[in-house]
Amino acid sequence: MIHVKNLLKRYGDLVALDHLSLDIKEGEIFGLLGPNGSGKSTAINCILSLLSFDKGEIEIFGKKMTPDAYESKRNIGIVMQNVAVFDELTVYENIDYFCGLYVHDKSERKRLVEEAIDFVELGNFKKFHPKKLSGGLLRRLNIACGIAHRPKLIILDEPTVAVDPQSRNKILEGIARLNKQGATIVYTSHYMEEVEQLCSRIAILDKGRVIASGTQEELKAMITLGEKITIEAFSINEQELQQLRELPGVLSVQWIEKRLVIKSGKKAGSLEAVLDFLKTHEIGFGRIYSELPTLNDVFLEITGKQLRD
Ligand SMILES: Nc1ncnc2c1ncn2[C@@H]1O[C@H](COP(=O)(O)OP(=O)(O)OP(=O)(O)O)[C@@H](O)[C@H]1O
Repeated sequence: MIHVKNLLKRYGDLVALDHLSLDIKEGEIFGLLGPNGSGKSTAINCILSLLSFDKGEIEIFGKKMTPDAYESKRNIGIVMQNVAVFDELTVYENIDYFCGLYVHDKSERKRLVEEAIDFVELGNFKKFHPKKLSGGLLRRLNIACGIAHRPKLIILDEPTVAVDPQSRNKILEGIARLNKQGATIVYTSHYMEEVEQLCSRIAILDKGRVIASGTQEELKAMITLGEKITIEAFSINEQELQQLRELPGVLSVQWIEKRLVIKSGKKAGSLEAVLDFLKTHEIGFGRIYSELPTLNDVFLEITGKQLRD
């Protein structure tokens, strides 16, 4: 669906995209995950020919993408980070306007607009003007405007920023449904939870470069971390901490605010050894929980930084 090779984009001296390459296949929900400023919007805008770039190749639907590739554009739905609707038009009129850019048959358009309204559940707000909508409803209107013409490829740039949890869930469910109905989705976000929930394949971006890509399982298999164990312990001395660090499979041990945070490697089975150690050394403890690696752990291990700092 999308082929990007060695994309280089500079804003003056700043390299925003540093030889970025991506291949997005038909039918997938592809996540572009990266912290603020990592180049997600720049990548999307270059892919859509809304921004010029310095070097590289971009193909969509197997054809070179250019500003006048109208046939390709007809089959693309875009939902931008900033809500882009007309304040003068009602909810219905806005969706009708954007759908009308691609669909000229009136009765066909009416059906598509109604479907889009049902899809984002704005049926009770058809006659509202955008200024009267809450942030979450406005985002849903923005999405309806981008998808009403039933595009094969839908690109959403951080569509849930500043949205309440209920609307966010509705948006994520809606995107999954669009994909089930056949659309290929490209979804950018700096929320790893969303990308984990939604995307079948993911590229992690940092400083304009793809630092890792693959399915969640593939990404998590790239790092050494297998398990993070947190134990609410009453007290522990430096010597005991050191002994814990020397247990087989343990990668690191931190003692933070009466919590032991133990990171261990894959298939290390460290939990049992740690519990044995605490019992033998008569170290009292309360709650214990174990977590599998997240995409933030992948980002942290590769870049040394948190995804959201
Ligand atoms: N028009 C511009 N002129 C100069 N620098 C820009 C411009 N647009 C973006 N940048 C810079 O390019 C880099 C990439 O920005 P971009 O907006 O693509 O990142 P992003 O991952 O989409 O971030 P965010 O999540 O905050 O939208 C950042 O350092 C940003 O400050």
